Amino acid sequence: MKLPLIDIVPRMQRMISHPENMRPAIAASVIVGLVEGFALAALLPTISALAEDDAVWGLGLAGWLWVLGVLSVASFLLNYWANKANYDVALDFLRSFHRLVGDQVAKQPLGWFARPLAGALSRMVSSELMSAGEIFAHMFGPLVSRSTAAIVIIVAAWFWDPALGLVLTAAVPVFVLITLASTALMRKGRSIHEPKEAALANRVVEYAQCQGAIRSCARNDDYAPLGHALEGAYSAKKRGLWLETIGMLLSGMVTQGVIVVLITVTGSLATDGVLQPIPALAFIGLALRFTSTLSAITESAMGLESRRPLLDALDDVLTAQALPEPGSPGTLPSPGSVELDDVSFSYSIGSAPAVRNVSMTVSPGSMVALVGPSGSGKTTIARLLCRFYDADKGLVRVGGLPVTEQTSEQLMGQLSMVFQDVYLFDDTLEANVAVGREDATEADIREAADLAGVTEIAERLPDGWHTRVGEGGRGISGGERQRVAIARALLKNAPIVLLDEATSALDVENEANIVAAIERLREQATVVVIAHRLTTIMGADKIVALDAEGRIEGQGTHEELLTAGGTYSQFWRRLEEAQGWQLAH
Ligand SMILES: Nc1ncnc2c1ncn2[C@@H]1O[C@H](COP(=O)(O)OP(=O)(O)OP(=O)(O)O)[C@@H](O)[C@H]1O
Repeated sequence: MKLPLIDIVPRMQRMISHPENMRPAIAASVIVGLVEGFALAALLPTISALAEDDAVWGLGLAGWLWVLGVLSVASFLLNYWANKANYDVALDFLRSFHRLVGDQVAKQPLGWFARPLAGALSRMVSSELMSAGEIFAHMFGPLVSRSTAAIVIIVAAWFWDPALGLVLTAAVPVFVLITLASTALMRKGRSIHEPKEAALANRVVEYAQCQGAIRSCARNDDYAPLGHALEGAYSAKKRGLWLETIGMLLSGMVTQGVIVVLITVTGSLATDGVLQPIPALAFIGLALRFTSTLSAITESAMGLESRRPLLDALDDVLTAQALPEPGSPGTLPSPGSVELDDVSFSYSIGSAPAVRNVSMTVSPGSMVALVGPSGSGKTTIARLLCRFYDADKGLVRVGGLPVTEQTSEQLMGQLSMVFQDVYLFDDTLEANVAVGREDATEADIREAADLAGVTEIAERLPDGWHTRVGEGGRGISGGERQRVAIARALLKNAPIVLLDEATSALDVENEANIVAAIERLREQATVVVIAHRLTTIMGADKIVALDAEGRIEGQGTHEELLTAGGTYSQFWRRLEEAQGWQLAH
């Protein structure tokens, strides 16, 4: 069973840029608790001094009233200080969390972003951030000060009368147990309804995103997956809420029970003559405040518990392990070359390998075409070269040096990537090309854009080069986005280009531009192309043919592979049929 306070502090410290600021905030909360505890405990001697009209511990009634007054003023001032210290920590959290997440994002391998963890990032840094901020601002400090006040009251009660001290002490384990039981019930309730709610949210998004497909199948009135998800979430919420309500009722009932027991015990001590009636009354007042303090502690603990999943999710992001890399760049023995040496990789433990025992070499300045059926691992090979993921077995070398022995900067400096899912920034067309190289002149940008066919796009758009392309590049077509990516690659002039020819995005105009761009890229770089077009495949210096299992079936020139027969010749025939070519042999 997790205790709310025990593991929460190190997590909170990880989420702020000045963890040392938590120390004064905790100290201030402890001091507030001490003063409030003393103020409550001082009621006992004050009421005794009033009842007996005599000095208690050397102070008369007036003296104790002064003590109470000073403690009240001190409590007010200290509360202000503690609140300010806790707010400072909360503001630090709000200010620095984005930066800490940004640092993590920059360090993560690109494959990390496909994980569900990363999908939750946008919610974390927006709507859920304020909710997490409340832990720092309103929940943690009061929990510390109330716990301290409770300890002071118990110690004071022991000091005043061991019998009373024992009575108050006995109430503590009851509250601890009830807090643990209530938080466990709450966690159980949450574990029932939260996964169903997350599934429902995904279904709603899917329903919105797939409207085209759903309408084309005339299924918009009855989309069963959404209906099932709604029903599942409703019944799970009902069951979960029951458990959470039982937890809350239990805590309320126990508070009332403890109050009754404390009053009964104090009353019988008074009637047995162990306690004088007036101190007994004062003690009942103190006991009432004590129980309300304990129940406030329970509430704070449950409040923290209700935010635990959020805290866990934030912590998961901040503690995500980056792929290890050396501190400084290594020496590249063979710039421009690419090599996979007996590489196997699967996306998750237990899943079928996406590539198996792949060995291939691409010499500097040459062009290699990766071909194979859908799912044969072509994209995976490109991802391994960029170190989106590390291979499970074997070595991936870029520039002659294993990618694991290079800094991210060194590796990325050697590669240009033109993948199918091209992302453009919500900026102008020109800026999106210019991002390829920081120090590019306007002439360089125009030259790359001309070659990749981006100039034609600019001529068509209302604001020309200054037209904004929208978030992700939504304002232009898929083929046009790919042309922009090619222009970036041309501009970057990296020694190695990884290019995924997107058949779906190609029309005649795009195709002509891509052919021209590939020709230019070949002049300036080593090209590894995931090839779908006949001309690219035939024009490659070497073809690496993969089978459906992710193994290399054969490599060589087009003629060599055709002569060898096997699935490459079948693949080639299908491609010819699909693209309407007839080749004379
Ligand atoms: N992010 C991923 N997580 C889990 N499995 C994946 C992921 N990406 C690809 N796979 C799986 O790995 C295998 C190889 O996929 P890959 O995308 O490399 O093939 P491909 O040859 O590029 O296919 P296509 O020509 O259709 O793009 C497939 O079985 C695929 O389902």
